[in-house]
Amino acid sequence: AKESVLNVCMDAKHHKTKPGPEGALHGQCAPWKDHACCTAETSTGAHQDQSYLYNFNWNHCGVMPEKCKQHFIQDTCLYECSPNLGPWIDQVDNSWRRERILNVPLCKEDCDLWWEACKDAVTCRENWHKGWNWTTGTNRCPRGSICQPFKYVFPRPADLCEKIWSNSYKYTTEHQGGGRCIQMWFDPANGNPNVAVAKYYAQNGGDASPAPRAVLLLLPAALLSLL
Ligand SMILES: Nc1nc(=O)c2nc(CNc3ccc(C(=O)N[C@@H](CCC(=O)O)C(=O)O)cc3)cnc2[nH]1
Repeated sequence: AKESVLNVCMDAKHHKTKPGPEGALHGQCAPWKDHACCTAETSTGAHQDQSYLYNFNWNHCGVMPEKCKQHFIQDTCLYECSPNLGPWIDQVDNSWRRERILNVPLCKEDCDLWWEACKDAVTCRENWHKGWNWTTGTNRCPRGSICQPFKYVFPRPADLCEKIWSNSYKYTTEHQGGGRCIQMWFDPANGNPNVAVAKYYAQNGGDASPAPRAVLLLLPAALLSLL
């Protein structure tokens, strides 16, 4: 198993260099307090509108409904605090981070509930990482874009979860508790379920589908056997 991808923090804007206990983490980030990549300060920022984290404005097309915002807060907590995303860390040369997460297999429930809570919220962009007007110091809709309900911008839950953060997540049909998908939401009373998920993918490859491995390893062997 690739032990090196277990218990790590990505090299990004606010992450600690390695995971460790935090006496307390704020609100929805509390489940990660025993072993976290975020500081208490970052966890507080995760709950604020236009926080110092990214100066990101959730309310760029009018006020985001509270029930929807809760899912964005939970996404921020997972992104900033989780020490179990190592199998999906990828090098990048963004101005603001050296590493990102790519294709994290998100549990079906986490994505479906996020979409359901946000389907009537409004936005002007499909990819929230890029293309904003930052001239005022916070993101505003670029000229020529239009504000539309999420359900038109992201017709299916997979569109939301995959596209909004440039494929940080991969939509899956795997269920919470099955050990094959990462949970944004979990009850820490039963431990962090993502520990076992990271272990599984560290062994079996960060890609959820076996197809690329089969092509790389089995197909050349099959062709050689023909000679
Ligand atoms: N799951 C998840 N994955 C993420 O990658 C993630 N990233 C953020 C960070 N969000 C953002 C959003 C916009 C910009 C930004 O400055 N965008 C500029 C381009 C900057 C650049 O690439 O140089 C823009 O054009 O709008 C930075 C960070 C928050 N939650 C996340 N959640």
